[in-house]
Amino acid sequence: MSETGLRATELTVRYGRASALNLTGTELRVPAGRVTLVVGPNGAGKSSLVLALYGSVPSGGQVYLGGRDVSALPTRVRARSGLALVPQGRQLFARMSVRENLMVSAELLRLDPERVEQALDRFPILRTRASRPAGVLSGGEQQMMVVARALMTDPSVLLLDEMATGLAPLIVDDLLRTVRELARSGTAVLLAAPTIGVLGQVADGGVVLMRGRVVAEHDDVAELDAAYQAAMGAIVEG
Ligand SMILES: Nc1ncnc2c1ncn2[C@@H]1O[C@H](COP(=O)(O)OP(=O)(O)OP(=O)(O)O)[C@@H](O)[C@H]1O
Repeated sequence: MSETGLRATELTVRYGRASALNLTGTELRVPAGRVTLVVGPNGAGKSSLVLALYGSVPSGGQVYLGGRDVSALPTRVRARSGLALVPQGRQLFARMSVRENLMVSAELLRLDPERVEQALDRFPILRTRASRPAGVLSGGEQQMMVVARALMTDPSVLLLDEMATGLAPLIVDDLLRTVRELARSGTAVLLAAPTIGVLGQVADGGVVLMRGRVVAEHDDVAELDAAYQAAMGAIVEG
């Protein structure tokens, strides 16, 4: 059977002389049809990991998308091959309208303009905000916009960095529903977050990342949660 989802081996990220991620000897799997969590405290290397998978920071190691080695390919090509990222901090054009923000991505990725209209329909509230500058939207509405933007390519693998942090519970519910539906329809989803919390409702398992290394891996969220708490406790106890 051909390989689906995302797989990364020996992934490393350095900023100057400092190591932010060192997955030497580790294989990370983000299988199709599942929601995989990467949990770890601030500075553990979650964003560096996600950016390395997407190709937007220089990294060592290999990234396989649907079995194909994309390690040497730039972000734009990875995006066109089925990989999508919702970055921490959202990265939107605050003065452009919601529709224009979506159009910029559609043009960069040479997508059918119809994708913009479909993205606006993904979350009912987005269409009502289509002509407003993205910068005046609430944090939750902005997050919906960047999720809808990421989904314009119909990705086979979706990476979400701190998707729910600081958002109102109702918006988080909408986003979690979307994540669940995507996984049900076969998408491989990776959620990076500092706490499991409500993400436990949709996650199938994942890894604990501490100081740039995977220290635990579980196919069960309760076990993952226990392992994370134990790892954090070990830090506190020094
Ligand atoms: N652009 C950068 N230049 C230098 N160091 C960086 C850069 N980005 C991250 N780092 C450092 O790399 C390490 C990992 O950071 P990273 O942002 O990947 O962790 P994180 O788990 O996502 O944390 P957070 O939840 O705070 O975003 C940290 O020590 C951080 O200070």
